[in-house]
Amino acid sequence: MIELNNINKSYKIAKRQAGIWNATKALFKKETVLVNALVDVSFTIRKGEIVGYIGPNGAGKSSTIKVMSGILTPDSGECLINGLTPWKDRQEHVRNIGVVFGQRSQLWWEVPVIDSFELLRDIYKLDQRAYKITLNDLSDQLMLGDLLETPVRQLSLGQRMRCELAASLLHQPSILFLDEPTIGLDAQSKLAVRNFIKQLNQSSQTTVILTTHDMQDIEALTERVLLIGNGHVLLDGSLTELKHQSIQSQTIVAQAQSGSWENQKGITLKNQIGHTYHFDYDFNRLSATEAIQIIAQHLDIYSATINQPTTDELVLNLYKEYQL
Ligand SMILES: Nc1ncnc2c1ncn2[C@@H]1O[C@H](COP(=O)(O)OP(=O)(O)OP(=O)(O)O)[C@@H](O)[C@H]1O
Repeated sequence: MIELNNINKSYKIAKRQAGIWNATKALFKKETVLVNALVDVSFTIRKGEIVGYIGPNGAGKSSTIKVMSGILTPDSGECLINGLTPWKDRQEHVRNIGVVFGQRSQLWWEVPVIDSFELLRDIYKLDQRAYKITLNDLSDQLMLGDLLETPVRQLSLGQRMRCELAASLLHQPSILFLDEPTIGLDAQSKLAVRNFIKQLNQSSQTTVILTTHDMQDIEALTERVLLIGNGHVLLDGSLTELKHQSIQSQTIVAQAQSGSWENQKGITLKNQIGHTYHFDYDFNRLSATEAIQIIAQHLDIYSATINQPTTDELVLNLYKEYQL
């Protein structure tokens, strides 16, 4: 169980202006500005959930992950993860969590992957037999094979990410924090990472908190999404709930031979070019089938398609709505 209550974190950063005179002035008098990275961030995540943590650049996602993993101490607020406060009970807490930062490696660059794994085994003081079993399982699932003997710097990004996932799970944590785990990966590697995360969650009930800008990750993996912007948690719900929040209508494109149309309750004709009609319908009032049935009562339609907004479009709408 993860519980955050009114977590606040601000960073003081030096304000620098261009020019030699300003640089000289800054030597004597430093001007600083306060960036409020997290403002009263509160949420609860139950065991076994996969939660997508989304928001635009600079929203506060990584800062939240750092607080939850114990790397960052907040200015105020409470965070309890499996009964422990991450930044106070660090040693005990790190046994319960695995962390993967897509943009940073936890593996030693110059040595074979297996050497980093053995170092982690020592750090976590893992029993040799249990370690071997977990390593074999992870190696099978992530198809590590020869990669284990390869120096990290020789791995492709996709190969390295599979090794990073294995490294974060050697001590069998009950919670996994993933910060942009698919960044820069090709389609096949993204799919492999997503499938692995899904299977892990299903087989071990591992709680997963996933930050990403890739909405396909969100669609593939998460039932619940938290939206953060300017340090505030703005929304907490399923993708469907986000959809209802971000758009009120959907488009139906119909081809019709003949007929006449007057706007009906919940359906508006946006435009007509020849035999092609674009309708907006209010999906809070009508289902797509009902809307098409009503259109068919007035027009002699021979085809109809529903234009579904992509998750990217939904999220962009939300960012616009919250002026992020
Ligand atoms: N070490 C730091 N020092 C100063 N400011 C920081 C530091 N880390 C983060 N910030 C600022 O805090 C805010 C939140 O940053 P954070 O990295 O948590 O956002 P994010 O949502 O993870 O962004 P991105 O999607 O770009 O990774 C930003 O304004 C950022 O500039």
